[in-house]
Amino acid sequence: MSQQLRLALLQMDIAFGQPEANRAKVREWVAEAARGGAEWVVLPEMWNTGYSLTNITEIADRDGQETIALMSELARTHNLHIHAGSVANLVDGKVYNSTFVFNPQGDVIGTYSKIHLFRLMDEEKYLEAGNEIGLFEWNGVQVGTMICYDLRFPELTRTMSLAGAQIVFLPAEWPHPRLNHWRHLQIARAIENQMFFVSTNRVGTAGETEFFGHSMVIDPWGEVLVEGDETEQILYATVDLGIVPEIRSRIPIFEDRRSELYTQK
Ligand SMILES: NC(=O)CCC(=O)C(=O)O
Repeated sequence: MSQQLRLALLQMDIAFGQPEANRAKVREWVAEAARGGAEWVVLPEMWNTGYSLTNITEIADRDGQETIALMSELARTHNLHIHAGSVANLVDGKVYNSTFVFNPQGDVIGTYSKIHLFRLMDEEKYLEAGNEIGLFEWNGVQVGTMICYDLRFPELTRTMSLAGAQIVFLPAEWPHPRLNHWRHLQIARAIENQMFFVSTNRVGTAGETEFFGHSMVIDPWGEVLVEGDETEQILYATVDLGIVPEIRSRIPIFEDRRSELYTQK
């Protein structure tokens, strides 16, 4: 089976605290990405509400129901996979920052809730952290998924690559002034784990906070296959997961690790 994926990154602005408006926009953008030949569509972080945290319990998606219904329908209609970024997701009275991934039949094939909450944006005051890492299987390939601030924890990506992940998805709301962190951390994670990194970051502003986009697809050699600017746009790139074993054998870091000397925990 082919391991090529034509990706479309939906680098969009997000209407603050307006889930209905954001769902309507995503419906249009997924249709546009399908017209552009996308096989996998990737959304940004918290695209249903943005960081409208003071009323997040009222506007979060209850058990992800609205997200699942919409994304399942769009995946089937357009015959594509959707990595639905993440949404504010109300479960048993607590709000999680949760990812859902869909196949073209509209089934959920992966879920994840952000495990590292970002204090600079008050997440820990309003959101509940997940407690499991995000790994799922696609066509016999392990796929990792994380959310924004999770990128700063190299142990997480290494745990995924050791579990066999060949590609990691990273939806984000990552703002100025940390563009250099965003770019260099992703490129480093891709090189040191010899895997693809696929990120979708929002654009636009929320109060004083300016989100810069620069969504990226990076290959396991660290080459940037596509990178956005700071405007709304759909970015396309085709990745071939078949190159991962070749790059891992060219520089065999997984064979050369000295795990007995590392003291991570
Ligand atoms: N939404 C987030 O997790 C933002 C993370 C971020 O901006 C960072 O610098 O880390």
